[in-house]
Amino acid sequence: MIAACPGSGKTTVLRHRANHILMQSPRHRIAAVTFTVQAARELSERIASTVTSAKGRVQAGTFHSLCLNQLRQAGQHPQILPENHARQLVHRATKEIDSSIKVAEAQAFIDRTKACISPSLASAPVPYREIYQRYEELRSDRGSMDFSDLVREAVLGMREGRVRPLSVTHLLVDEFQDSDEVQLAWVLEHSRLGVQVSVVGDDDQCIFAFRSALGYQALHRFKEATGAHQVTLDTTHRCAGKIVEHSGALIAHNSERLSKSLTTSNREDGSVQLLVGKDLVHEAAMIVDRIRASRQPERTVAILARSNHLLDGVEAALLGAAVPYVRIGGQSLFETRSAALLTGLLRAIIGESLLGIDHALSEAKVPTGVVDLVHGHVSRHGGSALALGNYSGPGHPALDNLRERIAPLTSQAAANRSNLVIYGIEAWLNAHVFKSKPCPVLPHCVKALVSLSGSLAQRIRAAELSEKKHDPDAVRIMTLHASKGLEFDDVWIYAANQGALPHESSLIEEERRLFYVGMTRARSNLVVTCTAGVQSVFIPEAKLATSL
Ligand SMILES: Nc1ncnc2c1ncn2[C@@H]1O[C@H](COP(=O)(O)OP(=O)(O)OP(=O)(O)O)[C@@H](O)[C@H]1O
Repeated sequence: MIAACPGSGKTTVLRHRANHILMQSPRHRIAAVTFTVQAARELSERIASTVTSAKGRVQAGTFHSLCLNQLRQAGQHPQILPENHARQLVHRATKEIDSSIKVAEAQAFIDRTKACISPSLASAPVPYREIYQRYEELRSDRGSMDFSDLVREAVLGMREGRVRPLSVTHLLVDEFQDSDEVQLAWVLEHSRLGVQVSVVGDDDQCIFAFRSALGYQALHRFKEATGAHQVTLDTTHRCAGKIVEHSGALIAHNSERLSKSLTTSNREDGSVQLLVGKDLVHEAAMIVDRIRASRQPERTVAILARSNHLLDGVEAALLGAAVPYVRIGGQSLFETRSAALLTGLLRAIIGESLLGIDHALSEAKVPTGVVDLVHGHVSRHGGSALALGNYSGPGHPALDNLRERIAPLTSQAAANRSNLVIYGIEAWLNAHVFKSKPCPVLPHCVKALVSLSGSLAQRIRAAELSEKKHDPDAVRIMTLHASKGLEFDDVWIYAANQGALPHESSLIEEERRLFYVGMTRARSNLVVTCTAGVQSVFIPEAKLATSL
């Protein structure tokens, strides 16, 4: 069992171990388990490139793909329920049993239940139990298995002698801390049946407890059950001294973890700073100003936050300051529905396209027949948004209000008073589309467009082309979850504010690990920002206040 720290080169170690095993004997055959198809492909390619005799002796895959092979070899040919189809069945079961329950909550309950070898429903609230049972009924009516069933079926089959283990001498498991009960049982069955098992993991980087990942318990229980020899990789090849010191101080507050004392091979001291802003907008502006002032080519920079919603504010600030960026793993501001409504109406006002009017009226629940009449009227009268002003067909409050606004907005646009036009459209969208449910993204889109310079047409184009996906020097922005496995020279952690980080609906130890994962993405410099008065409890724990 290899217990490792961030940046200790876990995957490299796994690859070397695989090479070593293959070189030891031509009889040796390996299966390597990873959590994504991409990671499996990379690992098997790397092994094949270094050991010429590896061909045909290595299979790499996810738990699900390897279990499916096992079941097929045992003569079972399960029909797999694709994930999106499984989600539809959960949706249907929830609506049939109790439509007041959120589908996401029902899905989480089903996932948690299915992460156990013998799911027990005895203590579950009645509607959840019934939703689970209805989902199982719908699934088995279709003669299909979902992904969790595959692994459980392979485990039960091995226990009962119906299914043989993978036909390998060695099993290697990467990211072992992310295993759930069923996956742990599958690994232990292989060990019981004589396969040599090596697992690699970092309990401090387990950030998927909400998906039933066992974290420390996976490593601990594996060691207890197999008597595995533990090797600790306690040298990071990534983080500079100060980052090791402060992240170590933070994670020491978790009680359930393997003890490791970290050292670094990075000779830099590095730097760790805390910046306190007046509010979230000020925090984002501080980050962007400092990044802009200190940009150096070929230095990688990332801004991390607890949620995608927080990143919207960061993106608006980067966009407004014309700092190139790429948003990883989430929807960019100007790819959202709110942005499409805003820019669609702006385009109609500056005469680029009238489609935005149809879209906005439909979203404001104007009947389709009326939208068609408006479209016909505007097209017949010169194809200009101004023609909306003298439309006299059947009305609707949202349409009437847009008609009244259209002439003043068009003349403001003609006089280059772009910000007034943007605010005017925002007001109409808030009053007639978003109404009682304010849209959290719209203010960020408005802020970004207002901070850009140039004509309305230029600003819209700049915003829509804002992401510089192919620019290696662009600032990477992403959630803390999405940053796992990555590394950057400079890392900024935005909005380390109580309530957001730790998130109020999550477990404190899991949130601490998440903050730890974020801190340890940095090679040289780490800056944490927070808002005065609502600082995260993790700031004093990581001794950040005293590091200024
Ligand atoms: N033996 C080594 N000597 C020097 N540098 C190394 C060594 N092994 C890995 N590295 C470098 O250290 C950095 C961290 O490696 P890697 O990302 O593989 O670590 P990791 O254990 O997977 O980290 P994490 O768990 O944080 O994702 C990389 O830049 C890698 O090139």
